[in-house]
Amino acid sequence: MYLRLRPLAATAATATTLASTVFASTVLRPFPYTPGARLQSPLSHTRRCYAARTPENKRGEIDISAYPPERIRNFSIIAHIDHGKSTLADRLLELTGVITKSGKNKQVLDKLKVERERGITVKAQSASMFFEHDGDKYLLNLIDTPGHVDFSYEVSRSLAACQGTILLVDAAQGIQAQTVANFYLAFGEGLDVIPILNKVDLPTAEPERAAQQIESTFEIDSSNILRISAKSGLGVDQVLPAIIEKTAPPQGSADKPFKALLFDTWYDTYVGVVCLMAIKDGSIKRGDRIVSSHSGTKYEVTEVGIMHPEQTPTTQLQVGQVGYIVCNMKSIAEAHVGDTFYREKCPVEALPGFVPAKSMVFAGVFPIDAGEFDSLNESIQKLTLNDSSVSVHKETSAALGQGWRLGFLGTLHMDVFRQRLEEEYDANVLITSPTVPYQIKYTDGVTKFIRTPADFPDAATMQDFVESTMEPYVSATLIFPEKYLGNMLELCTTHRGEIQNHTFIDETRVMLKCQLPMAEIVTDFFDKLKSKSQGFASFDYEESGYQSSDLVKMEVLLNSEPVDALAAVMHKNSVVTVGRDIAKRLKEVIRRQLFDIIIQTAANGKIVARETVKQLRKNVTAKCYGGDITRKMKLLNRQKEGKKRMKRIGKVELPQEAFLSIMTKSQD
Ligand SMILES: Nc1nc2c(ncn2[C@@H]2O[C@H](COP(=O)(O)OP(=O)(O)OP(=O)(O)O)[C@@H](O)[C@H]2O)c(=O)[nH]1
Repeated sequence: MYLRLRPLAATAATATTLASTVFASTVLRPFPYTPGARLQSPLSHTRRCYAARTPENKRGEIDISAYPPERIRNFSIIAHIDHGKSTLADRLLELTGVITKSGKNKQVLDKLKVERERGITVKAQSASMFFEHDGDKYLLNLIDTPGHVDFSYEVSRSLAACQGTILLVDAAQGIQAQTVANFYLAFGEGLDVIPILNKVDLPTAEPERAAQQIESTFEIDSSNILRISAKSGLGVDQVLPAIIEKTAPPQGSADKPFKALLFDTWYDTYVGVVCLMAIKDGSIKRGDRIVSSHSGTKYEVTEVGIMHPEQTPTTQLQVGQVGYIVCNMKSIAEAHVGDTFYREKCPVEALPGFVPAKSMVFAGVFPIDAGEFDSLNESIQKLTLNDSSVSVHKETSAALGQGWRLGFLGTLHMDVFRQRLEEEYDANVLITSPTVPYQIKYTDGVTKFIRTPADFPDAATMQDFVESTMEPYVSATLIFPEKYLGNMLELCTTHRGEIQNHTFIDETRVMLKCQLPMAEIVTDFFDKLKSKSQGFASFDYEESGYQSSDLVKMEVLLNSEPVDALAAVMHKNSVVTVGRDIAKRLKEVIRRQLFDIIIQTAANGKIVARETVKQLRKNVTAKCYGGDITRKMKLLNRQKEGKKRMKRIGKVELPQEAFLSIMTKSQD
């Protein structure tokens, strides 16, 4: 039965009792009737998806007040990259009528152009669905999260708005490194984890084996694991009932003052800043005034709604629900992810918020045309609002002028950010080679973080004032078939890794743990991992602090002038190979000009390697038919002078590849 009487505000006690009833027995009871309670307007129940298709008022706002916490499930899907999260999200949205089954809807929640082009999820997205189970209507909020390690910050933020999660595992590939990392992330957040095996339609699928791996690795009973094909839809109808039955409803009370966690924001060209919030207590509607705990700034709410899958206004948002709020937030710097919002004059205790994302990789970003500095500044600000894990500092380079030093979570994150800047904001930028944050301990006890190689002390300073240099390390997990064990051990050791242990997750698959310098991952570690395991190894890591290391600065000189933007920091043992490599690669990418370009790499005050890009010859005497030798000499001398002048004042044109080629090692 669809319609029932319900009080507008269920008491906390009622909510808790119902919640435990739902959880314990999955038999849902009708809401207790409170005399005087308002009757909810009937909703169409001809289809399972109904509410959003029937606007309740003239403004087109729908009424979702019929969904107290016990009728809500906030869940996410976590998995290793490409295990089918976005495809499953599509099927669930189709099943609940949020999108049509036209076949045109592919990875609906991958909204960004970069996501569609690369086939990866970069940004967590949410979508609300209405679903009927055992005669009761539910509001289900799905938060699709990225799978790649660089975006795990997005995952952990999204998990803070959920109570349950689907751990999706490709039945053909089995558990991979990010399955393990994401499971522990969800487990640490105290979420109810529902393992599901996907891609059972594949001829190579081995669901029994994958189930065994789940049981042995996570100690989860594998006897009831759902087996589905998100592609064909097989078994997908069992997923939402499982979510309702096996995950807890959100906590909170409708009677308490409004309290909400801001867990995502983005910039909308028409309405400005849009805040995605999880409502922890109370309710909010258009016209209410709210306050940011972080800044104390007051805002008037101009619209509230749910993502269905686009922004769909609702009459209100209440406890347990996840939705968006537009509140005249003009400045993009105002939205602070992790902030707690409360109703004006009803302050509440702020929620713990999030530990800020730590940048693992830094790179300089400069406008190709210096005149575009201001517009690029604005674009970077807007994009960082949408991706708060990017840290921004202004930077000035002698070679490249005014720009920024941006901090990213990894190199894929950096590349995606650049692509979004170019595609969504039409920016024309040059990005310098990525570097990790180093630490320098000086003899006077001061410790300094080095985000740009240009700031790394030179050889003389190192000798006189530096006590030690340190670099960031990560705890890495690799999972691969046993036959690649030799290759993987070699890969880790050649990248200065310290092997910790290796265990078998089943008869043929190995999980290897090791400590690796972060700087080694920034290079072509992933490419080598893929080629040395023929694509069968997966990799994940988390930072594990700093370790002392013998570091030196490698300078690049073009015609004897050091180019600060090409400098790099590296381990002293790599100096010769990397120095030669950089010089060689720069020679390949620098165009020939009307003068010789001498490329030198130097470390500790010594030249390590030298290459020459030969000049383009211009025959200035070609037009001198016959004529006397003095005229020819005059022209040749003038050309020589010109060349000298160009050597002195002319700028060597460096292409983008020159900057990105610095950290890519070509040996081994
Ligand atoms: N055969 C088969 N292919 C599937 C199934 N589910 C997903 N795929 C395919 O697997 C690939 C990856 O699917 P996605 O849904 O993009 O995977 P994802 O986990 O969202 O990927 P990221 O967001 O990048 O982590 C796509 O080519 C899908 O068509 C399935 O059940 N069977």
